[in-house]
Amino acid sequence: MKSFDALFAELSDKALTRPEGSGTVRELDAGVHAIGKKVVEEAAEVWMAAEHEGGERTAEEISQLLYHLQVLMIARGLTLDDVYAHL
Ligand SMILES: N=c1c2ncn([C@@H]3O[C@H](COP(=O)(O)OP(=O)(O)OP(=O)(O)O)[C@@H](O)[C@H]3O)c2ncn1[C@@H]1O[C@H](COP(=O)(O)O)[C@@H](O)[C@H]1O
Repeated sequence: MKSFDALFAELSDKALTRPEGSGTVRELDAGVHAIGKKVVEEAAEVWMAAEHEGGERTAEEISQLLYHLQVLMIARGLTLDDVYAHL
């Protein structure tokens, strides 16, 4: 199990070190437009799971949405503090 902050640190490191086989690196290379489409797709899957599936499935979809949001933040050069400042 990992926290939101720990995942962000891991993904930020992957963006810098660009390890072979990283899906995050692949997604960053695809660019903001492609990442944005994943965010929208995952958000829809969260909605559908929440409305029609169980809690476990919904939690899984939410984790994927959080992941793609973090990739989008890194692609735009945003930090966690940039976002937390608005909470
Ligand atoms: N938490 C995640 C995570 N959540 C979602 N995803 C990606 O999002 C996809 C899920 O999207 P879909 O439901 O659309 O599944 P899919 O249709 O099979 O995916 P696509 O064909 O659209 O790529 C997965 O296949 C992963 O590519 C994630 N990819 C990575 N992580 C974590 O990110 C870290 C770094 O990962 P790498 O960069 O791959 O090393 C690791 O700790 C991983 O656990």
